Amino acid sequence: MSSPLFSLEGRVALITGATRGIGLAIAREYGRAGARLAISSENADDCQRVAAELRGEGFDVSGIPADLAQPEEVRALARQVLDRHGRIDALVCNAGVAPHFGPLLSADDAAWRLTMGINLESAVWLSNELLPVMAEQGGGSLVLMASIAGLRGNKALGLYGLSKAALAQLARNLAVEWGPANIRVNAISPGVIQTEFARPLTDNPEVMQRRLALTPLRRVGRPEEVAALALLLAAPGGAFINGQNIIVDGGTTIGDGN
Ligand SMILES: NC(=O)c1ccc[n+]([C@@H]2O[C@H](COP(=O)([O-])OP(=O)(O)OC[C@H]3O[C@@H](n4cnc5c(N)ncnc54)[C@H](O)[C@@H]3O)[C@@H](O)[C@H]2O)c1
Repeated sequence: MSSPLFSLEGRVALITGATRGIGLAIAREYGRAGARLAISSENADDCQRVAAELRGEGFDVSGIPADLAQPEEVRALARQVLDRHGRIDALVCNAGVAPHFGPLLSADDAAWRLTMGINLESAVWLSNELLPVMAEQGGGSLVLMASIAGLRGNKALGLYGLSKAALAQLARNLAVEWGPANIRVNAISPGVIQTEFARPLTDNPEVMQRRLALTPLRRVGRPEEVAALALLLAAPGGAFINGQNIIVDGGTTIGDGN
């Protein structure tokens, strides 16, 4: 018998960027825990295909496409989730992009707009629409997908890291503002996790050798190892965890002390 501490029975969850990688793993874990799912991505075909796949696995799922770079599409996404499912208990702002590699000040306007729009602002826009609904229902959970790239200076991923550091601060701030309404807000900061997104790193043996030398577990993570924490944060077992930015990186950021 599964523990009630990890049950999402009767709850509705919206997970962005859920057609692959970490988001898809979160959708599966939430579904296994009994949640009704709304999954989203910018690609309508992917949304329908993955929603059908998840229905085939026995989950109650709607696939709702939305480009998170477009504020109107983000607001329409929130409305459609409420229209289709009638409530919202867990929001996971997981979708993220890193369109610019290189020194922070070399990023052009388009890269700034995409990075900040998709990674940071869309979480604010969705929160604007959905946190008041959670408050009316008596509470809920917001999980923001940050990154260890937001914890330290980074020569290749400065702009991305900036957006992720801001997400961790967004978690702290919204936690203070919405805690009294019984809404908990937390961020997760993964290290390297084996997905499409991480392929520029995982496909580069030189980079990986350096990275694994810094990681006590000497391996990259799996999407379900992030999803397990996302489940705890939305479930009754996480009911007293609030305003945190929790690292899931096999120990990469603790250093080796030498
Ligand atoms: N994989 C890693 O090593 C790693 C490490 C730290 C943080 N993260 C973060 O975890 C999250 C998920 O990463 P992943 O590795 O699963 O990535 P991924 O590239 O495999 O999946 C990203 C998802 O976001 C969606 N997406 C992309 N652009 C979008 C847009 N404009 N509108 C809506 N959806 C959009 C994609 O369709 C996809 O479903 C991201 O926020 C990423 O920054 C990943």
